[in-house]
Parts: sequence; C-alpha cells; structure tokens
Amino acid sequence: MKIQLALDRLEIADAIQITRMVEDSIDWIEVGTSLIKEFGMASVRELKQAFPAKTIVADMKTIDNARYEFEMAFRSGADVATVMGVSPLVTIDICMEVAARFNKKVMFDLLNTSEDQVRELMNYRDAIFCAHVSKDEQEESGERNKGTKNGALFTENEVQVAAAGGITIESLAALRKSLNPSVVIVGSAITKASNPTQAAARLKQAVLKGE
Ligand SMILES: O=C([C@H](O)CO)[C@H](O)[C@H](O)COP(=O)(O)O
Repeated sequence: MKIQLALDRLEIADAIQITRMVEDSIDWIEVGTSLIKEFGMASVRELKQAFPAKTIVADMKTIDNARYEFEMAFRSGADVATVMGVSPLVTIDICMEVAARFNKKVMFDLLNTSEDQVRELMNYRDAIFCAHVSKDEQEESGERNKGTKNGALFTENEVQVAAAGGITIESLAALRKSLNPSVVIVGSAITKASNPTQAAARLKQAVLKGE
C-alpha cells in the first residue's frame, strides 16, 4: 500500500518544507486542488523540481476542458492527474488519451459518482479509482472515509483503488478490510499534525505491519 501525501491549504514553500520532513515515509506527493487553484502550475513544477524521484499527483479535479488541463499538468511535471468520475465520458476519453500520449496516469475522483457511473468507468482498466469523502462532508458532517462506498464493485473488478478523505492511522485498519486500497491518500493527519515527521513515520509503520 502506497502513501500519497496530500498538500492542501499551504504556501508552496511550506508544502515543500513539510514534504522534506516526511519524504522517507511517503511514496506519492499530491499537489492539492487548493494549491493548484491558488498558485497554478507553478505548484506542480516546484514540487516536481524539489522531489524529482517521487510520483507527483496533480489533483486537477478536471471536469471539462480536459485536453488543455491534462497537457498542462503533465507538461508541468505531474505523473498522475485527476478527473472527476462524474465528467462526461468524452472528457474521460480525452484524459485517457492525453495520459497515454505522455506515458502518465489518470486518477478518477469518484466524489458523488453514482454506482452506474462507476460501473461504466470500470472499462478504463489503466486508471486509478479514488473513493473520496470530500472536505465539505468531513467538515460539515464529520464524515470519514471508511471504505464503505463502492467497496463491492472494486472487489469484483481488478482495478487500482485509492482512498481519500480524513484518513488517519486509526481508520487504516477498517479501510484495509473494506476497500484494501493500493494507495492511501492522507493530508491533514500529517500536514496538520504537531509533529508531521512522527505522524508520517507512524503511518508508514502501520502500513508496513498491515495494521
Ligand atoms: O482531495 C482532497 C480534498 O478534496 C481537498 O482538495 C484532499 O486532498 C483529500 O481529502 C486528502 O486530504 P485529507 O482529507 O485532509 O486527508
């Protein structure tokens, strides 16, 4: 199971500094949507320059204008870019085509994506499927990703699964049982911890031990 560090609501310099503190414990680096909206592609470029050996995920949350946005993300150094699962299939097709051309990957953000839509997306075997509980759901209703959404669908189909949304070391075991994601996306549990290095190291230990 890989750990994807989600960098949100930070200045680029602070995002780089926190990532330096935890880089030994994490695998992928997500340039969060909030960084991309605030600082544009400079955030993707700077994170890639600072960590050239890491997989950089640009959390574009594309829903339209896919060719322009995906080419921009990959040219800026992203290795993976996200598109919303609710997007029209023409948009999904473009994302897949651009990613194949750049030899990069697409992650589907399944926020608010119906089961029927997820079933349709299962045809895109090369994509990563991200089960996501949103920041607003977390902050307004206290929801956390426990892996209950779309779990059965993923076990029926052999696709790469990621999970995001308020994940902590405490929720890891339940998530592993329900969804068993190959990528676990963790933001605030690391970036907002009083000691991010320790928080990330503990998470890594838990992942390695299969806790
Ligand atoms: O995708 C995210 C969210 O929609 C804000 O853009 C976050 O990266 C994701 O939720 C992980 O962050 P935490 O929920 O803080 O772990």
